[in-house]
Amino acid sequence: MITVGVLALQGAFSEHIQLLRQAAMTIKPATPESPNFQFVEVRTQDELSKCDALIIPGGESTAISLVAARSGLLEPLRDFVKVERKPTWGTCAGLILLAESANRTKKGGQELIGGLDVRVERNHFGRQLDSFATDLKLPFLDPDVDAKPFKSVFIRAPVVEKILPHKEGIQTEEAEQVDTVVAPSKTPKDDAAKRMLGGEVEILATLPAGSASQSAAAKGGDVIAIRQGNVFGTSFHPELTGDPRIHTWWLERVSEQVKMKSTTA
Ligand SMILES: NC(=O)CC[C@H](N)C(=O)O
Repeated sequence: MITVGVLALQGAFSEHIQLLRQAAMTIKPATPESPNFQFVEVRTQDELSKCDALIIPGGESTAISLVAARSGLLEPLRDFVKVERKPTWGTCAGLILLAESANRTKKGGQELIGGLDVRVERNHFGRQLDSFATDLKLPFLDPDVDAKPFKSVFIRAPVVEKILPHKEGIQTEEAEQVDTVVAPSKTPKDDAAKRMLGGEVEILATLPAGSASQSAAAKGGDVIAIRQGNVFGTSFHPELTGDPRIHTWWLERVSEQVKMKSTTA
C-alpha cells in the first residue's frame, strides 16, 4: 500500500485529502480487497518518514515555512524531495515552497524547500480581489482538444517566471537579484552533494490570454503547471473544485514512481 501524506501545517490540506480519496476510488486496486493508497495528514518528521509521496497544499507559504521551521520539518522536507526524491506535488503556496527561488517574498525573505529549478513570482495576479477562476485545457491531463476543460481557481497565485539553469547539488542564483533562494544546507557537505534535482523542467500548462481580466495575466503565456522528475507544481487549486482528474493523474504517476523505486532499490 502506498502512503500519501498531505502537509497539514496550514492551508487547504483537508480538501486535498478528500479529493485524493475520491481519486483513489477511480484507480483499480491490485486486488479487490486491498486498497492501493492510504492518505495521512503530516505534521511531524515521524509522520513524514512514513510517506511515499506528499502534497504541499495552498495557503500562505510564509506561514507554512515558519511552522515547518519551528517543527523541525524543513530539512526533512528538503531530504524527502531532493535526496529521497519521493513524488511531491505543490499547489499554489506549495509550488512557491518547492521552487528553488522566489520573488516578492516577505521582507527578510522566507525559507523554501526547493526541488524545482525555477523562480516563481508570488502574488503574480495581484491581491485577493484579483483572484479568479477559469476553464483551462490541460493537455497533460487529456491531449484531446475536445476534452472537458478543468475549472481552475487562482487565489493570490504565483506563476513560474523563470526556469533556472540546471546545476547539480544545491541551487544558488548569484547572477540576479532575487528575494529568496533555498538556504544552503546545514548538513555536512556529503549530504548536501546528494541533493540533486531530477532532470529537466517540463512546462505542462500555460495560461491563455484573457483568462484573468484586469490583471497582468491578460497577455497570456504565464506558466502555471510544471514538473521536474519527482516534483510537480500547479499555480492553481485543483482541490477546491471537486474535480478529481488531476489528483487521479498524479496518483497514477505516484504509483509508477514508487514501483520503479522498489524495483531499482
Ligand atoms: N492560495 C495560495 O496558496 C496563495 C499563496 C500565497 N500568495 C503565498 O504566497 O503563499
